[in-house]
Amino acid sequence: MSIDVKGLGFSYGRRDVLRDVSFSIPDGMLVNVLGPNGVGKSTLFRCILCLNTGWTGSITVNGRDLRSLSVRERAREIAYIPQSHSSVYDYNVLDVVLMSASGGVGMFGSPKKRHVERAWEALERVGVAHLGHRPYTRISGGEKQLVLIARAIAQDARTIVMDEPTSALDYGNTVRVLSAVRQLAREGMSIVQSTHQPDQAFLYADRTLVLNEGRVCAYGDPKDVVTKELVSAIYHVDVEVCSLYGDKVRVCVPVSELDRKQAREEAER
Ligand SMILES: Nc1ncnc2c1ncn2[C@@H]1O[C@H](COP(=O)(O)OP(=O)(O)OP(=O)(O)O)[C@@H](O)[C@H]1O
Repeated sequence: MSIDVKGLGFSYGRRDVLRDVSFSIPDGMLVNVLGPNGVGKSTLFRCILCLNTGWTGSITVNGRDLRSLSVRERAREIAYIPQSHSSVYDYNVLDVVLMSASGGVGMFGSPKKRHVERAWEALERVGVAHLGHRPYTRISGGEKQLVLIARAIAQDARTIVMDEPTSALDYGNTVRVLSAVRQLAREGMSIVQSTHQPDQAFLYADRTLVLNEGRVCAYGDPKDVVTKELVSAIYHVDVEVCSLYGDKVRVCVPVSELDRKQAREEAER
């Protein structure tokens, strides 16, 4: 089991954000986390990454109790990719990959030949090796996300946590990043990522976890979880979930827009 969360609770001061959250992510699985703004998705990730302390319950990562791991051991198990990432220093892309927390180099060490080879391999694997010598501050948002995925690969972590990894990306980069992530899960990594696009799960996720009011309100196969009833209820919009390509994929359509369009067309006739 890659991540096993049992009875997780967390509060900011007196404000309870997570209550009795329990779920397990098997190895090699890509899990999308859905939920309205402010429901606690980032807070959940920050607990799993030990960036938030003081949580109750238990979190096990690759069979090891999170509380028993050193920072370096944790980094070997889990890599984190934030929503967007900017660097104030003009490191080149290869250096950013080499700075992975557990790759044996760290911020101030000097990389050995095997570290450099591993970093190039990781950049190659996500299709951005051609950017290796470019300054990280001068590549696009989508390219940065791919470089951070390469860094997670070079870090040798078996699990990646991604907080809205495509929120700042255009359509093409969104597809490229999600495809790269999908491929990593096929190769055995476990990935948990939050998103505000419920229908992304149909193409890219093995499971969908839905948080609402600090609790897990659904978890399972995207086709069972991302339903018209659930999406309408948690986001307070009327949607239809439509099936395409012999149900190989489904899309969410806001029905109120369709009703308005129909009313406009009828008024114009
Ligand atoms: N450092 C903090 N101190 C106090 N409250 C916080 C802190 N960080 C987040 N919160 C509150 O905790 C709740 C959960 O926030 P969190 O960022 O986890 O939500 P989220 O589901 O990731 O939201 P979004 O989808 O908007 O990114 C929110 O009500 C937020 O205002």
